[in-house]
Amino acid sequence: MTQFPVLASKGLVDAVGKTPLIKLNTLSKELGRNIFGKAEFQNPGGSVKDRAALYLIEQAEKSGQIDPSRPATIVEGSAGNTAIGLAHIARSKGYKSIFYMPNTQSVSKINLLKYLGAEVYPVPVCPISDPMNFNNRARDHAKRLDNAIWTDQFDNPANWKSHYATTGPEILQQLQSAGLSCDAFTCSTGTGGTFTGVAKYLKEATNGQSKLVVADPPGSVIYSYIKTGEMNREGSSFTEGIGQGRITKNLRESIDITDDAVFVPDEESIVMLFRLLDEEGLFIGGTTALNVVAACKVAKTLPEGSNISTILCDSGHKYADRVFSKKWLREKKLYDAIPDSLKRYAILD
Ligand SMILES: Cc1ncc(COP(=O)(O)O)c(C=O)c1O
Ligand SMILES: N[C@@H](COC(=O)CCC(=O)O)C(=O)O
Repeated sequence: MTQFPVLASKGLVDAVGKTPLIKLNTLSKELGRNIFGKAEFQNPGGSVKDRAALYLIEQAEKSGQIDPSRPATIVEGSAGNTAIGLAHIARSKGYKSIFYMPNTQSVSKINLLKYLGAEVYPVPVCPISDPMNFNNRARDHAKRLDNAIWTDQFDNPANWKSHYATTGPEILQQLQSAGLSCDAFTCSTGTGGTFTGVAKYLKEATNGQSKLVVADPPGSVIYSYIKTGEMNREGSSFTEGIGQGRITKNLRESIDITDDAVFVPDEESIVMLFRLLDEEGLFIGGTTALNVVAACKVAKTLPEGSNISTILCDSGHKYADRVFSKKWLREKKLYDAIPDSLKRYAILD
């Protein structure tokens, strides 16, 4: 009989990670290459960012930046999921949490943070060079408090190290335990922590046999930077939590080992979002859909039978009001990209 361990020694933090690797059967059959997704939506906070959140907080404790024996506060700038991960872990450790977010993000992320007891400040979008940028405001807020830490997810190496220590090894072990090689890994980046940590681990553990490909949405400079060394960008994307206007310190760590980049237009991501629901029963968010499109593009560059892994970052719950709405899809000029057979999923007006 399968053994289900009791994860109670450290409480909620013990449940971060150790997620299944799911084979995406229909796509794998269609491509003649195996596409695998790491089911990060199964983390306690519901996303891949729980892993980084745990390391960011534990690094602050270990380095003495916060004193766990007194009331402490975690402060961060986030598109939402890092904040949600931090808020869960902060509560489990008895800490307060405060977050600054771009006000373009889905309302359900803001509400969830409030349910978790966090203080949330949605602020207008502006560049990182502006002191009013969400991340700069978080940094400045932490400075004004006693026993508080700005966890600095974009440039703090504890972020990529969480994925180097956990996500990367888990993917490789899961494939190897099924007798499979890890021929390629791809995912999109916000801070770059997930891509860098997994890529660095796979590069070392497979002696460079895994192809490492960064995926990018419209409105982000990463694709252009990898392809040309220039930071150009155009347009914007419906995906939330990815896309970048600069090379963060977390992404910088993997630039030299990155083999290639793929660009994924929103039209392809939205179709994949509904295909994964229809074909695999997976109810996932926009960045997961984008990652799977990228994995399919990488698969086509590899021999038949190759194994390509990516990240299923989070579920669709936080974005459902938007992506299942015909009005919203039309406003974003995405409705017509959806094949008629999948339009039935867009059930909201
Ligand atoms: C849904 C989603 N996908 C992808 C990412 C990108 O992860 P990373 O910051 O590790 O690059 C994030 C960031 O939180 C996210 O919220
Ligand atoms: N994924 C992280 C960071 O989010 C981003 O990098 C989004 C792009 C940006 O707004 O800078 C999170 O969810 O906090």
